[in-house]
Amino acid sequence: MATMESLIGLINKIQRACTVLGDHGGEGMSLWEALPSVAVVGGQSSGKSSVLESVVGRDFLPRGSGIVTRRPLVLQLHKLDDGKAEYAEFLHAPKKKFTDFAAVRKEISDETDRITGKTKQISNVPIHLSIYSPNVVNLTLVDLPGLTKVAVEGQSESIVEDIENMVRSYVEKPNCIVLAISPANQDIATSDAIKLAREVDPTGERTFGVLTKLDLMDKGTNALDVLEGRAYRLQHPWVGIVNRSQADINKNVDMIVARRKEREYFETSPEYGHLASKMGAEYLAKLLSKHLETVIRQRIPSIIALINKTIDELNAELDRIGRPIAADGGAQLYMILELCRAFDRVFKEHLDGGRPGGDRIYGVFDHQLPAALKKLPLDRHLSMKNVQKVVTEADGYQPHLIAPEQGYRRLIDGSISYFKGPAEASVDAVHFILKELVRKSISETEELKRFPTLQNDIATAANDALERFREESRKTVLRLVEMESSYLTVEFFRKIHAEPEKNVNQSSSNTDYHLRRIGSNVNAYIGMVCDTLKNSIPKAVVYCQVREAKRSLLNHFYTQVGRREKERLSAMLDEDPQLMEKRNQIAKRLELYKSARDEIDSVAWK
Ligand SMILES: Nc1nc2c(ncn2[C@@H]2O[C@H](COP(=O)(O)OP(=O)(O)OP(=O)(O)O)[C@@H](O)[C@H]2O)c(=O)[nH]1
Repeated sequence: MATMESLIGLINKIQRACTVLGDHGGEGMSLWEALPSVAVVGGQSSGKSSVLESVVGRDFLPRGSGIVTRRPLVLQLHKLDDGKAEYAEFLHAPKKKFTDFAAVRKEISDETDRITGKTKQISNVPIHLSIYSPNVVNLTLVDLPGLTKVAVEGQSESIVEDIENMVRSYVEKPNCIVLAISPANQDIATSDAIKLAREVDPTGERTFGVLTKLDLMDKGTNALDVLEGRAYRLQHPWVGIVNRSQADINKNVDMIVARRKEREYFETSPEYGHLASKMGAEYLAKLLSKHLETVIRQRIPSIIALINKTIDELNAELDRIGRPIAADGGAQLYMILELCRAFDRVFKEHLDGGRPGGDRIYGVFDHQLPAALKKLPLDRHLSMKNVQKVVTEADGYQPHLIAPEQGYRRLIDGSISYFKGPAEASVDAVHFILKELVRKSISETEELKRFPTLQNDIATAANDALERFREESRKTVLRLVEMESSYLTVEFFRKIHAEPEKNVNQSSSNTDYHLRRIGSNVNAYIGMVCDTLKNSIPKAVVYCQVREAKRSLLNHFYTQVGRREKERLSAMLDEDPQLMEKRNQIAKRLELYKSARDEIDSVAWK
């Protein structure tokens, strides 16, 4: 079983962690809200500070007329073993131990001014104070500015509402235990504390009614109606308190003495004697601790759940922005290669389908190439006039006798050379598609997002490789074209020779007929070559560029990287400084939450 001290001590730790993380219990479900705390609420001069000091057993709160508490004071009480010296510590000055409580009071007031200035303004940023003492029980208390009914000189009209809203923002949280302070010398029906408590906690299950100034009631009257729960019913018993009077304070009456006097007051009181064991500041402190223990016990599962949820969220966030980079050269090399492979996977998905873009390569073969082939100026090249010119020039001084062998060859060579253009254009078109897919793949590779330098390196390496593939592909397709002119398909001409002539207008003159026939034969042969190239150019392009891109886009890069010095590897994994800062922040939070969880676990299972 966990002891009450360790439980509340643990909660104190977590609450302090929350403030370190900038979690003041603002918007949304924060860890702060999951933890119980005690807020002291009451009208101005109701005796709020006095009750708080009584519970703590020390004088340390700033005093003065008008609005003194202008920022929430989160007060954590830590019980020390008897005989140990007590001291106080502020979260904003963690290394400074205060043993003089007058200095604590001054620090609270200076720290208030630090945020609000020496005005009468209020701020909802809490001051965090821890008090370590043998004379306290473990407890976290929040002292809030006193509720007021009118703005005084130097305050804005909205101050009444501002204070009420701030106080409400604390007490409306379901985990806040409300210490509602009302003075006994005022009608309970007019109590600001009870009014607000009733509003935020209608069933009264988390409100503790505290009645101060019992000693100041008119002679002949008593507060039994309130203390015995008849005037205003709460689920917890009312606690009556007798604090030090202003005269006591002026005479510097010691706290311990004040407690003793309070005890004597109840023990000897004719009206309250029967309630003596359930009255006074000390009893109030014990009552609160006991209640907190119950509440915390109930809360442990949901606190652990909330911490786990936050840890999951922080882990997911870290995964999203990427884990820290290892300092070791081997690990860095491994990481670079992993990142390259991630890019390579995306790139292949683009080519093989799954991601768009690869289909555009087929578009080049299916559409662009045939269209370009169709547009070749073969008609002009094989016009009667040009056929005559080429054939005559090829014949030289001796006209051909049977068939113009040289003329045919030159006409065919000339025609075939036109195919170089579309062949090279296909190579270039596929090259640009591949380049675009590299660019796209880099930007789509989630893992690479945080490494702008490596993105650049991969882009350069991939584009260099694509450039080499293009050159290889260009050579290959030109070779295909040249192969067509280097050896002609002889069967084609033998067949033509055997076939009866058709398609040629035989009515024209003999010479015209002869030239047209040459033209149409060459045209038919080129048509056959065209069909062959239409099929073989795509094969060459895919073989040299697409297949290579899939197989070895980054191979060259891998060899280069493998030889690199550690310094250069680190440089390749350069990140955006803002991102690195963000990661550090998340990692820090994660550590805090994890240690909070470990501590809760260790206490919960003790
Ligand atoms: N006789 C007597 N005086 C009390 C008691 N409680 C408070 N006082 C006096 O009432 C005055 C106001 O008490 P505080 O404790 O400062 O009240 P507060 O609610 O903190 O007031 P603000 O800080 O101004 O909001 C002081 O002079 C106290 O000495 C009490 O139980 N009996």
